[in-house]
Amino acid sequence: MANKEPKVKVQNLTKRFGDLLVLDNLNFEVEEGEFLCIVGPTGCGKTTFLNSLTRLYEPTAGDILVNGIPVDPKKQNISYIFQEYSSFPWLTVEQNIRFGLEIKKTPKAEADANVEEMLNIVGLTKFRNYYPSQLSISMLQRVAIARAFATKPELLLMDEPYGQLDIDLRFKLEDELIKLWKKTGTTVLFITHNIEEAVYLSQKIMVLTNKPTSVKTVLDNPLPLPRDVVSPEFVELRNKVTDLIKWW
Ligand SMILES: Nc1ncnc2c1ncn2[C@@H]1O[C@H](COP(=O)(O)OP(=O)(O)OP(=O)(O)O)[C@@H](O)[C@H]1O
Repeated sequence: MANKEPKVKVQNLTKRFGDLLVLDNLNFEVEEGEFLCIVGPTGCGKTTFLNSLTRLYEPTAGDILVNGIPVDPKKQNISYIFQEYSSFPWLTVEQNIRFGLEIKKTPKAEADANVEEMLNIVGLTKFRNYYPSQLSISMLQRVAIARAFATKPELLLMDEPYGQLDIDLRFKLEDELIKLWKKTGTTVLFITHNIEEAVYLSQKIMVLTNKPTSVKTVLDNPLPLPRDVVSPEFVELRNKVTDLIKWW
């Protein structure tokens, strides 16, 4: 019997901007349900990679396959959360979470159930009728994550979503993200500069080289959840990733 297709397969992906070679023949696979963190030096092309995945950029060469076919966010159920997470200010919390379900024309009963489930998981049921201007940053982030998971995406792309948050809040939101990931089984690609965050969240960590960027290595992260950031095993893995980035 043939092996199951990987969820995401990146084949010989190359991206140039004029003479500037940014992505240099990237090759890797992500299994269904995996949580992959992508780390690398500043400016190495992490965002260029995500923009290629969303088809904002056409690759200069190579392919990105999702479920074995060239990625197409118009046809495949892919959600995104970026640092500048945005809610629609004219919609309530509930309407924001429902938005993607309406775009996808999800049947009402299913949409209602998904919205309730998400409101509950992120603890915003009581705030369902509030508008974004009435919410704290933490609540806004929760709306963004609830909206991203509400459509039950097959792939969730996150680009430094917690980059500008205080450490306390970051840990709280990371715990919620893990809860949602475990519950839904969504495949997550999470880009971060923060090595501690990558070790805290991931099942695998992909380390990119400096530009022109290729895959330096992919490390397994077998530490049991929830993780303790001061345990010797955690610190050891964090130091290992730091060294890999330091000596690119
Ligand atoms: N549209 C574009 N046109 C020209 N050059 C671009 C374009 N987008 C990105 N680049 C260049 O590609 C390189 C990688 O940029 P990118 O933003 O992907 O890196 P990054 O790893 O996400 O950066 P950071 O670490 O700052 O988040 C940079 O040198 C950037 O100037």
